[in-house]
Amino acid sequence: HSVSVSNYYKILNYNFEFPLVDADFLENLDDFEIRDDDVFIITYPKSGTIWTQQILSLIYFEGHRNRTEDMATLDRIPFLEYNIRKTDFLNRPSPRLFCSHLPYYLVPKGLKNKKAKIIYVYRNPKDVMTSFFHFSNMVVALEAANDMEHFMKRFLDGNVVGSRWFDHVRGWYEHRHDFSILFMMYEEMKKDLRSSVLKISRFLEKELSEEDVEAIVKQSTFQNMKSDPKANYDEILKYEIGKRTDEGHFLRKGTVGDWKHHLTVEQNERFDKIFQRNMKDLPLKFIWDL
Ligand SMILES: Nc1ncnc2c1ncn2[C@@H]1O[C@H](COP(=O)(O)OS(=O)(=O)O)[C@@H](OP(=O)(O)O)[C@H]1O
Repeated sequence: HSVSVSNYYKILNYNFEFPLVDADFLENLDDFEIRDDDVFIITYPKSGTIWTQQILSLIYFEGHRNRTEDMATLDRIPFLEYNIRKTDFLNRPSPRLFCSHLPYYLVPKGLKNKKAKIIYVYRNPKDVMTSFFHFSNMVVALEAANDMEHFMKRFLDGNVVGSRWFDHVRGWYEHRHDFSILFMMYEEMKKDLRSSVLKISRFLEKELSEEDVEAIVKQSTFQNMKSDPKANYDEILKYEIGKRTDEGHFLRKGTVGDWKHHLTVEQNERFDKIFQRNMKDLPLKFIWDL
């Protein structure tokens, strides 16, 4: 009963989201000119991208912090490889903020000047998989997930947009010295949003007043983002990305440990074995539950 069409576009050994890619642009990504003050948020899908976009947007734009400028986060921080809004990257004022799901070996080589900054956000892969499972059933352009068993197989084999989670995280971690990069963990952000905002702003060398920090934290909680149409992508999802039904949101649950409600004991054990095999020598820490 599972239809085995892959709704992703494999190019450069990486699975891109099919309707959103511009093959010519991707072929020339290597040479995409990087400015010293560019900032990139890089993630594997479903790991906290939109959340970090909101935080960065609030850090950089006073008009966002004090709600005087009404602009969608995606316009302030577009995806590099999925230019949904056809932003003119070359004529954007500096500092340019981008986000991306690219693996380390596909990002523009100018990022290796170590002046432009990268914030890499990672999340425990059981929650990533759970979030991705729901997202796949909601978004028209993605292959529907059927049940978790099917999806888990595809996820672990890397037959999803973003390819293998293990390769993405490992690749970025092992090549961290080639870049100016800060690793942020979704679960730590969840545990202590304020400290996370401070850590990010220090890394970006952005001075913030106590009031600024307060405003940023307040406007980047799950609850606040969920009810803020500029922050939650609901309209972009509906009109530009496309949903299968009216149900569902980009901001679905925003919790740590939701995988417990979706994996059987046996699936969890199988997952753990594969996780161990792929990640045991990596010093990155993970939090599976809060
Ligand atoms: N503020 C805040 N706090 C906590 N969690 C948040 C927040 N904003 C987004 N999210 C959760 O992040 C998940 C979506 O991940 P991404 O934004 O990386 O998705 S995407 O790759 O850009 O499609 C998705 O996770 P799930 O709820 O588990 O599905 C979102 O709910």
